[in-house]
Amino acid sequence: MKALVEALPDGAIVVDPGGRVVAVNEQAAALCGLPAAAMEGRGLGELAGLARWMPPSLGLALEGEERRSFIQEVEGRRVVASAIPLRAPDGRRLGVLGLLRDITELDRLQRTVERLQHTQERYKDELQGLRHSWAERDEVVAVSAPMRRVLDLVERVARVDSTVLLLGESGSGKGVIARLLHRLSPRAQGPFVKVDCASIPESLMESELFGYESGAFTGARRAGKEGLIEQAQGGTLFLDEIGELPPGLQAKLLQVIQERRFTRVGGVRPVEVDVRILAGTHRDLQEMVRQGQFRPDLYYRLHVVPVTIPPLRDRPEDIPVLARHFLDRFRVRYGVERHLHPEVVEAFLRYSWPGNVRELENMIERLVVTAEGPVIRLSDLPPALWGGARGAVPRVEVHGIMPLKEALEEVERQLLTQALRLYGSTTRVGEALGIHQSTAVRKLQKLRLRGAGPPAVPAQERSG
Ligand SMILES: Nc1ncnc2c1ncn2[C@@H]1O[C@H](COP(=O)(O)OP(=O)(O)OP(=O)(O)O)[C@@H](O)[C@H]1O
Repeated sequence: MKALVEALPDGAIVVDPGGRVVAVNEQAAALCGLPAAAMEGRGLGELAGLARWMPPSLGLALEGEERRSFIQEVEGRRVVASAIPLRAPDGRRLGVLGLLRDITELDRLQRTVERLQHTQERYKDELQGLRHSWAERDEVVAVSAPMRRVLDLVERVARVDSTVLLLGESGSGKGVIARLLHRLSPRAQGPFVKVDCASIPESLMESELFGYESGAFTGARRAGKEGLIEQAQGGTLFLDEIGELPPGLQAKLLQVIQERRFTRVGGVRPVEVDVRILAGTHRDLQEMVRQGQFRPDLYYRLHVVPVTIPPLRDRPEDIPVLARHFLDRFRVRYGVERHLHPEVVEAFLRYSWPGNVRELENMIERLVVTAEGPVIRLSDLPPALWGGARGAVPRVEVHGIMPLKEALEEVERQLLTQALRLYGSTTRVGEALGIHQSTAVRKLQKLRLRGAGPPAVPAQERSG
């Protein structure tokens, strides 16, 4: 019996029918807190007073017929204590075999596995979401000759590490082309970091871009923080709206481009970086250089390979293809059936798309969501596009940088004048501009008084 219990991997205790311990191995003795020799020959009742713990299943199994099992905490360990009544072939009671299995590690592993399985599920979901959004973002739709030329150039410059300046109106696809450049480059496995210089407040821009050392300023993290440039290490950094970079940072960026190194805010140690720099802007950087708003040396460094993305109105062949591309995307996303009526595509072709591809994308999403039936018709379009359907494509624009108040007045003047010319009635002007008809009348009359030249308001429509 002794040899048998010693050979078992788990703790084991054998008790005779009278409740006396016959044999116990080291593992079981350790759990009970007594030497094996001190336990053998003693009764369960006596041991209950001497031992740190005794498995309760032993006594129960001794009295009953069935195997009993409990899970118990013993000195911080989780133990499964089972007791199996032993019988001779003639039915005589031989006692009880107690088996003690320490499942602390097993339990911990099981919990770890469960946690990992949960994390894995979450990552799987996230990955699927990312793949989905990447697939959505990645495809560059371009059939027009000017865009095919852009793609040819992109393919050629992607392979080398030169700085590329992406020029184009807002929403024309500079971000999409920047991402394509990264994907086609040898750095594709590295990170792609986009920084929108226009959306970061000037006071935060330096620390966001270049990071900071510990204690660089009040509120700085103790450990310091790496900036966006460092986050692009080994990959591509796309600085969108580069024209908004303040002069002090223009000098610092020049150093990054020339020497591939910089210092964090509050630091002295130079940080070496291996990044490819792409920059984007909708502004005339050369004009900014002339006006002293942009450093000429940085301009020339950025201007190594300029890539101009034409506005959507200059490449109408792309409009129907892009429209269908976005329609497919939003149909799937919203789980609805939608088609574009040919007259809608015609209206799209006549419209000037001042917000470029982004405006078309937003328009399609809005139409997919708001259209009442499966076919999107002309009547589903906003009034600005009905005008397009009649042939006249009004453009509203201001030239250059001017005081905001003047620019707003100019935009208002153009909107009112052109809308009146297009629709011929102040009711429709009001609808198109989202204002009350009486407001449209008042504003138009005010413009006429100022000699700003809108056509006369039809007499029958004049109101207070
Ligand atoms: N050729 C294209 N194919 C598919 N989608 C495009 C294309 N061009 C632009 N888009 C989509 O249009 C939207 C605007 O594009 P993007 O952000 O690249 O423009 P941008 O010129 O960088 O604008 P901004 O300067 O205002 O940031 C994005 O959602 C983009 O996915």
